[in-house]
Amino acid sequence: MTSCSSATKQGLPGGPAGIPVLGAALKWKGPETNLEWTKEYGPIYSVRIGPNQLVYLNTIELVEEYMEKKGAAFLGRPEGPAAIANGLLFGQGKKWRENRNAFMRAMWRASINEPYEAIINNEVDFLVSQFSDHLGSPLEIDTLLLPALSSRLVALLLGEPVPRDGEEMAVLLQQMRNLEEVDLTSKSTQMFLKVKKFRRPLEAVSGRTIPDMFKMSEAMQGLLRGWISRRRAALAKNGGQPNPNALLDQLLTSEEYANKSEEFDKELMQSVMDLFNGGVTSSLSALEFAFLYLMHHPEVQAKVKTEIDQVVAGGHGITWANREQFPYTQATLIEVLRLGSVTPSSLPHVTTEDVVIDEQYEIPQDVFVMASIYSMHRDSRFYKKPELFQPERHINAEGKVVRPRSYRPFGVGERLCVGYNLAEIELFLFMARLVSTFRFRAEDPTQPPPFDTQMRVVRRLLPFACVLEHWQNT
Ligand code: HEM
Repeated sequence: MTSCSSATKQGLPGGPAGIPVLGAALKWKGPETNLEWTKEYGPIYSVRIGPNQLVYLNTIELVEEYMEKKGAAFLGRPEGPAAIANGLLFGQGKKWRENRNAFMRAMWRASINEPYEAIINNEVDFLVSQFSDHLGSPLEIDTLLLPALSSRLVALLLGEPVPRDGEEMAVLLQQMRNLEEVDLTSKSTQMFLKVKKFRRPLEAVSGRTIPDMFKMSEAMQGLLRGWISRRRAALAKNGGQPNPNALLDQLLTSEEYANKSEEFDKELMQSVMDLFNGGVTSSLSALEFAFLYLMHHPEVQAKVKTEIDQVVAGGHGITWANREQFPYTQATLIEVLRLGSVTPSSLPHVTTEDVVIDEQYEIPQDVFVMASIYSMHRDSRFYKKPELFQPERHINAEGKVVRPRSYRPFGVGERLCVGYNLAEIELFLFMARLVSTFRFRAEDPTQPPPFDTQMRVVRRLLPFACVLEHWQNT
């Protein structure tokens, strides 16, 4: 048991009351509700949502002390939806750790690799040409960003892109679009995941479509089997020498997966599926927030553009290595990830043993513990007027970028996002290049689209359109 106690212990912390079966589910309208509960109940509360008892840690102090410093007791996860093996997102124990070690090493190598930037730049070049076809008229940019973000992950895995108009991309995009519809917080989805045959009746009762995640997983497995055997054949042809630009080669030759049983192929497949599940809509959502904030704040957009132009006219030649020359652009992204909070409660961590928090609250094993990123990102002790979009708050007196202590867009502790490094690089390159090329504005500049959101796999803005213009025409 992880503990430290002298005060009287009192079981789970208090929190919002609920009703039988549903708990407080009907009161929860999104992460805004968690913020209200934080204001009402303080740094820690517990709440039952359906069958699950959730404990929310709402301050960076509690998160650091328990989920980070004493993190081992909080490393569990709930069962993964339609999982074929442990994988990365929902695995736990020894297999998860092996998967994670292999992926962290391979991803780290990829992130310091110039070819990854080349992959991103290739996607951005294509986006620029596509955006240019829509100048002056309203465009829902997510329709073009989703293929770009899917394609960059395939190129990272295989060391080269697959044809954008080929069958493989068509299958992948279909699955990524289906995934966009998945709402893991919905009760019907959770029931369907427990009992497959309930899907149709649940759809009839709820009046909502429930994406068939089992079918999606099968389609992804088909694709991945093909890619894994393609890279195995290439490896055999090269005398076992991995292509340094192909993440799959790095993984297939790693001690965790090389010469292992079929079980490990399943682990590899689930983990790669998790890269797509965890790494496409999250980055997409972050970029959508970025462009919507810039539409609301044309003065910020102009400042980013000016900063870039002063170093590299037209945005060509921006690299992650020279990011220090673009502090305002970096600060803008930090502010986007802070307020956007695309994963507002991170992913659930589950206690692997009984723990005591704050010397008084007893949390039994198998309880969901949530890091309340949304509340932490709006903590007025760390952010003056937290609701305001102010990139300059992340630049210190010396003009250097500072990441606030209460800032955890990529999660907490040892379960920190596997792709955070890649995500930071690509968000920076996508935003910098696109803003240096186009001005993003609302159709009616006096009334930009609202920040209305919905919870899907991550927090998403409702679809919105923007108008793109070349700067010289504005
Ligand atoms: C803006 C972009 C992204 C955000 C905000 C984000 C956020 C997160 C968060 C909050 C977690 C949970 C951490 C925790 O449990 O405390 C997570 C986990 C994960 N993310 Fe990301 N992520 C992003 C991009 C990516 C990308 C690009 C990839 C891969 C290509 C990725 C792959 C994963 C995986 C595999 C996990 C599971 C880690 C584990 O449980 O061990 N993510 N991410």
